[in-house]
Amino acid sequence: MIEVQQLSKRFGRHQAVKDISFDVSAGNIVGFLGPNGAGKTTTLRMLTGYLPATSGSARVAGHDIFRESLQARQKIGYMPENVPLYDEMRVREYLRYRAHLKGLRGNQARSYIGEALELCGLSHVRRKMIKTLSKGYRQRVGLADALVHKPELLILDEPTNGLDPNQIRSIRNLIKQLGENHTIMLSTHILHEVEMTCNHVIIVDEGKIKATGAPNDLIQKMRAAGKITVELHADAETTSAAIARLDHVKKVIQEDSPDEWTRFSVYVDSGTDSRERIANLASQYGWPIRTLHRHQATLEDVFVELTRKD
Ligand SMILES: Nc1ncnc2c1ncn2[C@@H]1O[C@H](COP(=O)(O)OP(=O)(O)OP(=O)(O)O)[C@@H](O)[C@H]1O
Repeated sequence: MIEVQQLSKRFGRHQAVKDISFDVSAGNIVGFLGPNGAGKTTTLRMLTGYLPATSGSARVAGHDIFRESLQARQKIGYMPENVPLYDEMRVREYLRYRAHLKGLRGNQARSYIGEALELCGLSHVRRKMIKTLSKGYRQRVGLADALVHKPELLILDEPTNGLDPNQIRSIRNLIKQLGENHTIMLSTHILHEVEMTCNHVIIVDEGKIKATGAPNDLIQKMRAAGKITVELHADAETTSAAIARLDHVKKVIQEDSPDEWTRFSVYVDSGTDSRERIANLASQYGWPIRTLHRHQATLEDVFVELTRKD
């Protein structure tokens, strides 16, 4: 659905997007995740034809976004970061105006607008002035605008930005529902958003792609996946040396303990689990053990690992 090759964007001397390439296949909900200033908006604006690229190419639904811009844009529904709504218009009136700009007319326009209102849960506010709507509902109007012409691909820039937790939940549910019939690419700097909504993630930082994959696969690959916390009632030096000799153990670090128990963080090879060996060792030497906990890495660990500056 989206094929991006060596896309770059330079603003004067600042290169906001550096030679990025990625593919998005139809039917996916893809999270474009990165810290502020990573180049997310710039990339999405290039993909939607609003911003020319400095170099590289991008195709959407088989159309070159720069050379066949009109055809490509018909396949795309774009919700920018700050949806520019007309406050003095009523919801349905605004969608009628937007549908008209997108070339829809007559009965087709009426039925598409009705469907968009229904899909986005806006039917009961269709006669309300946009200025009277809550931020969550304004966001729904933005979504209805993006999808009114029935595009195959929805590109949503920070769709839950500025919403309260209830509104966030309801927009996320709506996005998931839309994902049943659309390919969706959304940008966010909120990890939880990706974990909740997306089946694929592209992590960007400083204009470059740092990792791509299913959120769970990225987590599996993490170094932090192999951390075990152990609490024993025994001499720290002896136990630490014995644990360090076990297979797959990379490092044993003694941590502060609130009482007389000894606490370690045990770093093991990624994809291995040394809990059973540690338990056997403790029972062999008769060390009392009260904690043996394996930490699951989160997408946050992946993100921090990939984007930290030290
Ligand atoms: N029109 C512009 N002129 C000059 N520099 C720009 C322009 N647009 C963006 N930039 C710069 O390009 C970089 C990437 O910006 P971009 O808005 O794409 O980041 P982002 O990942 O969307 O961040 P955010 O989450 O803050 O929206 C930033 O350093 C920004 O200051």
